[in-house]
Amino acid sequence: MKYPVNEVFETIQGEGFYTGVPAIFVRLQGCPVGCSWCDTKHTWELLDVNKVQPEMVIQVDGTIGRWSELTTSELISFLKQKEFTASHVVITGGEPCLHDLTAMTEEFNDAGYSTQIETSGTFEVHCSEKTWVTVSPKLKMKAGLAVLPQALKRANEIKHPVATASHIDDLDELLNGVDLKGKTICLQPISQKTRATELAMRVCIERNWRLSIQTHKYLDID
Ligand SMILES: C[S@@+](CC[C@H](N)C(=O)[O-])C[C@H]1O[C@@H](n2cnc3c(N)ncnc32)[C@H](O)[C@@H]1O
Ligand SMILES: Nc1nc2[nH]cc(C(=O)O)c2c(=O)[nH]1
Ligand code: SF4
Ligand SMILES: [Mg+2]
Repeated sequence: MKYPVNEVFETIQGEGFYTGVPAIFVRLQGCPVGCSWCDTKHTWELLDVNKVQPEMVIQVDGTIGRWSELTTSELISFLKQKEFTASHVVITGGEPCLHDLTAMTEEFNDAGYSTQIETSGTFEVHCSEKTWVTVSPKLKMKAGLAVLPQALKRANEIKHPVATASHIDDLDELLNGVDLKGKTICLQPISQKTRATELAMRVCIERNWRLSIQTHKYLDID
């Protein structure tokens, strides 16, 4: 199976439960959700004019919505060719769960990599059992709301973006009735805003949740 890949790069996981862990990011192109504050808007559209050769996406893109079709075995050979040493692969986007990621994650696992998916929970999550699933719930899409319970059930981690108190209310409503046993809940301030960070810190302390700051942005790394 081929996946539309926007960029592949090695860095430090900057967010959530695995913050600080060396990781290879596979960013898939395409997302229909449309969050106004999204920091990867260049991944939204899958345009034919932006299709490039595979070699061009094995590095950081960062601005343009270019993409190439790659199979997982092609990806794995690129990682080896580049001599990447991280053994944790994070599949993000765009919205990676537009695709069935079972074959991809199993192939990475079989090759010795641990896997993690970053998803908005608006499309069903299909991946290997071993995969760590981070759901950052998005309530924007009507169709997505029907899917969110499945995604939250599969989630190992719920990483909620927050800017205002209303986002905490949204999360409370969303988590009502969800079995949270074994799941980590993180609040992630939107766009390093001081008020958002203060709010997230306060609520994390009150609730015994975790703070997820986008550490790569403070470090100015990818
Ligand atoms: C770019 S998204 C890609 C994966 C998937 N579409 C999702 O939303 O989870 C990766 C993570 O970045 C978060 N994110 C995006 N823009 C952000 C921003 N401006 N500030 C804080 N977090 C942001 C998302 O909520 C998500 O947790
Ligand atoms: N360093 C780093 N950590 C990240 N964690 C989640 C990211 C994402 O864009 O999904 C991301 C990213 O883009 N860079
Ligand atoms: S779902 Fe993720 S990639 Fe899509 S717009 Fe929202 S934050 Fe961006
Ligand atoms: Mg990012």
